[in-house]
Amino acid sequence: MLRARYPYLLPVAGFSILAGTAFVIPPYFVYLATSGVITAIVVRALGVVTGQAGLISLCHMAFAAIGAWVVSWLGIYAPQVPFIVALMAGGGAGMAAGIAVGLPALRLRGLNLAAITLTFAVAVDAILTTTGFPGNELVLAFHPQYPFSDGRIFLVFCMMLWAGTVVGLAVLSRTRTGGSWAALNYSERATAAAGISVAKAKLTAFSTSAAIAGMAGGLIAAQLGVITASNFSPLYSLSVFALSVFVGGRFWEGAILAGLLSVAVPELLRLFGLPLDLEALVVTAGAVDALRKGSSLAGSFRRGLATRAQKKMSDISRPGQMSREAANRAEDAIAGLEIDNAEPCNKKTILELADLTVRYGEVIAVDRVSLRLRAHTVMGLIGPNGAGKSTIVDAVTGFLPNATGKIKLDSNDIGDAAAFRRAKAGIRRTFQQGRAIPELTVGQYLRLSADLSVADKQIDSILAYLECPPAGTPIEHVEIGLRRVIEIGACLASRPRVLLLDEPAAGLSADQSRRLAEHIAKIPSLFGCSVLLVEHDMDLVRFACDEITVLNFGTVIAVGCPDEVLKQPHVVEAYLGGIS
Ligand SMILES: Nc1ncnc2c1ncn2[C@@H]1O[C@H](COP(=O)(O)OP(=O)(O)OP(=O)(O)O)[C@@H](O)[C@H]1O
Repeated sequence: MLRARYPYLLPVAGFSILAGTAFVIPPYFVYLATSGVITAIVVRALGVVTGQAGLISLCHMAFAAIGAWVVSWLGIYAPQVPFIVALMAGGGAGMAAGIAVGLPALRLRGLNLAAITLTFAVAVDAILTTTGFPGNELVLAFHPQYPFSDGRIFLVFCMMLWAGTVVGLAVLSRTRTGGSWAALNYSERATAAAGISVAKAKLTAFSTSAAIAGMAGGLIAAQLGVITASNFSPLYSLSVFALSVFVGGRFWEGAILAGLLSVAVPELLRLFGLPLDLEALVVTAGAVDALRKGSSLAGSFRRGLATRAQKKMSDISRPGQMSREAANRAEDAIAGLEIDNAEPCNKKTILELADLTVRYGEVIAVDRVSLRLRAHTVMGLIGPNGAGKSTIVDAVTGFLPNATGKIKLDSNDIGDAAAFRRAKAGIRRTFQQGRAIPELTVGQYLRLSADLSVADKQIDSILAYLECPPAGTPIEHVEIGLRRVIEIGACLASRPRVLLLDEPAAGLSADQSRRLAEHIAKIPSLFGCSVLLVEHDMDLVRFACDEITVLNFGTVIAVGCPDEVLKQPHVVEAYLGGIS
């Protein structure tokens, strides 16, 4: 009861008790606790890149080193600069380095990105080993001004920064920027299709993370007084990466565990007279185990809690999709949205393809295809497997830069625009393999895709219309078929001009598929956009489409209204295998 009324009471009380212990524990423990908290900050920062955005960074201690250099330089040569300002400058320097490293990451992933970031760590180490840190040449130690010179107060300050980092990142994770990291982690193609710049998502992840690491480096400089390159060596970057993978640096509890392990394991090894190098072995074994299981310690812990909560919920009421009655009511609500859905009397062409051609080496997947999608219509794009339907969707949405021919939206040639720009211009799509981001709730996912201020009411109306689960449902709890309908909702939330649906009924029951057909048929009148529908379910196509285009071997073999076209002998022969 108390917890529900004052949700911040428990964390604030816990933090205050922990901060209070800083004033009663022996000085050596104060030192250890400070080291642990700083490690927790670095690991949480790294969790943004590795955990949230799904990228690799093997140079986070280099970002910390750059921050430490700036803070110690200001502390020694400009002591009048307040320590907090110096820390912010250290964070800024880390951020600049993060952007510099993030730029090559725009085109790289996996092993190549690992190599680039490790090379950066080695380069920074080589420079700092040669030049040293400020004050090294004069054997000057850096001491921050009072009150930060008091170890106990400094520990509390570090704890406050840790709490600020956790809260700040939690808030950021709920914004479009944080959502773009989750999208990036899940699929670069889905990120671009949602109108999000993949480059921006990568750069914001690297720069945010590096800024926090740079600030943490400043804390290390203030704690140690005298620092050398060995405090930030590439090996240290590697071990922080392994630690983050092991514990789950993207989660606050994972980062706390990292801080605890980083001080407790060496202390225990020392106690038992064992070599300190064993720490690296323990962390590496943990990281390998986490990679094998596909889940970190904190990740497994959270999954366990979520499964228990889900079980409890389904005992009370099974979460599912909304009712058909709700869908009917939602139509009225959508009609109340400010959407320009007035049907143009001449049904002008909204999307035009002229001589679109796509080759994969020797294979001509799409061969000089021309078609016109008129405003306020649903056009089916059908054909046998391998006919080139998905290739056309990929080409129109900007995922095939080698496509030739013209692609025009509202008479404007968009053939050279990047995928995310086409999405922003109003061309939205779903994928044959579902791309709804499991880490988000249904509502967060719609909001991320919308890229405009969408009221909760609008999100709820769209979800109700498509008979999807309510906005608060985590996508990972939604069955696979319905996730694909949620993707349609996300596209509609962005108020597209053209919606391309690639086999949206795959994974749905016959009843769900029939209802989806009804919903798709009404999309033009309710949302004011046109639909290009790729589908093998002929009942759905017949019901939802105003006209269809039939492809075979990459070329158009028929265009017209469904009942007429599906009767044509060459269409039956090519595609339907005798079923008409
Ligand atoms: N990445 C690729 N590399 C080489 N060939 C490809 C690639 N993607 C598609 N193709 C080929 O291009 C042709 C068209 O494929 P596409 O996936 O567009 O067909 P489709 O009509 O969507 O089929 P389906 O109904 O099975 O999804 C096929 O011959 C396919 O093998």
